[in-house]
Amino acid sequence: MNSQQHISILGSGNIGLSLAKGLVKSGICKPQQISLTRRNVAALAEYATLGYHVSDNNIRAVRKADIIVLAVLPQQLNKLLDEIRPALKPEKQLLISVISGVSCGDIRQQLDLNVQIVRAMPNTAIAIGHSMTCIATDNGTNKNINMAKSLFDTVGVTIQINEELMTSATALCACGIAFFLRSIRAASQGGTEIGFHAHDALKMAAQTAKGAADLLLQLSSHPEQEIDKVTSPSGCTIAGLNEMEHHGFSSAMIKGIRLSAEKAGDLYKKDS
Ligand SMILES: NC(=O)C1=CN([C@@H]2O[C@H](COP(=O)(O)OP(=O)(O)OC[C@H]3O[C@@H](n4cnc5c(N)ncnc54)[C@H](O)[C@@H]3O)[C@@H](O)[C@H]2O)C=CC1
Ligand SMILES: O=C(O)[C@@H]1CCC=N1
Repeated sequence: MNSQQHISILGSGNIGLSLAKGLVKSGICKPQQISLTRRNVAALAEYATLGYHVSDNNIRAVRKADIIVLAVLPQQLNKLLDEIRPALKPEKQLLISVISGVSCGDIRQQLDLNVQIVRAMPNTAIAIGHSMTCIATDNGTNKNINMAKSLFDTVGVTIQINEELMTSATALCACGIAFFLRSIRAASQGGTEIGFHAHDALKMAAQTAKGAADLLLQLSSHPEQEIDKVTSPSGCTIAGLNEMEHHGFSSAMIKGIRLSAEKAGDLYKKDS
């Protein structure tokens, strides 16, 4: 982004606000270059004091934007698109949608405008700059894809995927945060049962999970390779692992991810 460009985030809730904070923290733009809209504008008061433009006026935010981020819930989207349609300048603006289950084609069809759209699927670790964000488009130019990528690179790791895989990315990465959190919570409950205070057990489980993830990311190794290093012959790790597998641990995760992906493809009701 250059210092003259403006980005408007329509629907500044969890994801929209985290993105705004990440962009400013990374130095890619100043708060004065960002407009935040929300129906309950009072909830954005703190952002106004930091220099962001805050309002409940989507039309005004769209008029001054080079980049528009759509960050409302799927069921809130059509109303928003109908509202902003007259203010859009398709040849000059890039639309980025973080909305689950809504394709670029769905958005263009509802708008009835040939606007450039890039989809981005971040997760809530965006709040601390550790999102896994998947980017896809069906008509965005390389310039616009790179622009979207550079925005989300400020709040984590970004990869470009085919648009058909966006619902799968939603399940694996966006919903995935909850799946891993639940695993850590379960481990901490096990830890409490075997003698640790709950707060210690949670910290120990979370740091252990972080170590496991970093082993894969930093060493580019495979989970089973790292598991083999832990499982001593006739030892306690393999006993615990096998017991978990007898109860369907891997299967439960795989089935949950499959169902989430199915549901993600079903979130948007075109007539809503
Ligand atoms: N929460 C998550 O982990 C992820 C969410 N997403 C997607 O991002 C989108 C936003 O999710 P969240 O931030 O979690 O939801 P949220 O509910 O926290 O934020 C949505 C915001 O949009 C506002 N809004 C609704 N209609 C509006 C309108 N017409 N004009 C202005 N503001 C309006 C709401 O007041 C709310 O503050 C959803 O479509 C979701 O599918 C994508 C990846 C991860
Ligand atoms: O649960 C949901 O529908 C949203 C989309 C991805 C994460 N949260």
